[in-house]
Amino acid sequence: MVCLSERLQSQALEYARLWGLQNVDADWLEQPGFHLCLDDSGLYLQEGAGGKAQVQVDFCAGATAHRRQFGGGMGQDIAKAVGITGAYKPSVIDATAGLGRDTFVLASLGCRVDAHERQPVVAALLADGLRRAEADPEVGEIVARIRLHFGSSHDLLVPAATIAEQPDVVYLDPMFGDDAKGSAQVKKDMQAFRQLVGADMDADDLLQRALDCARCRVVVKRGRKAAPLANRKPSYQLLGKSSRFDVYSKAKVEALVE
Ligand SMILES: C[S@@+](CC[C@H](N)C(=O)[O-])C[C@H]1O[C@@H](n2cnc3c(N)ncnc32)[C@H](O)[C@@H]1O
Repeated sequence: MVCLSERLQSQALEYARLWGLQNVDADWLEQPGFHLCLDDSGLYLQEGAGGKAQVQVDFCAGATAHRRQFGGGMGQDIAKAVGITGAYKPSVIDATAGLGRDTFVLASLGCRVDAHERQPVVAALLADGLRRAEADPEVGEIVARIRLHFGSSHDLLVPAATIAEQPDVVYLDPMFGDDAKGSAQVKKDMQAFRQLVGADMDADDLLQRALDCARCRVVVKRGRKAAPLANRKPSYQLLGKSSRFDVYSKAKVEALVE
């Protein structure tokens, strides 16, 4: 990580400690490839020296803010797949959080979300985006519903001791090398993200873990034409333009009766 502001040195040290990253001098930017940079705009991934910030988590502006305002609210397929209604906001574990876009959509629709991310650079970018959003008057309340956990869902997804502690829904959106989730139009930032993360080759194993943990259902986001995760037939599917949601139902999604 390259810290580009004298003022942010202690924050850079803290990030390095939290995410196991190495702080390097700005000369390092001359090297080809992607660099994680910290400046007054926050933490971002940039390609080469003087390149543009290509990957940054920003919940307050850009596409995320646009989707929050004009994305269709509870009419969105993700909301239907997870089972959100006006009266009921299921608790969710997003076991493959990535840059947190789906996590944020679910939180903006009222769900409490525990987000798991195992890739340290991705987790650092997400944590930094959440930290900046906390102070925002419009989205601070939304990100307060999100808790980020750094680690693998292969370890973090464990069946809860009591029903009350179970998440209602486990949500999975693993990365696939040959995934058709809009691959023709994958934008530059997503190409950088893909290079960083690679394919999640162990994703099939997550499905049974998720089913063991969720109280009501597991939702898997897939490329529209991709095979189901672990080749396991879902209870039903919601088809979108480039992606689809496979829903594995366990019980009717409804509030726990005390
Ligand atoms: C396709 S991205 C998720 C994108 C995310 N849904 C979004 O809206 O930004 C998949 C992410 O899941 C993470 N991941 C995959 N398997 C994981 C696991 N077992 N535990 C934690 N994170 C995992 C990857 O590191 C990657 O960042």
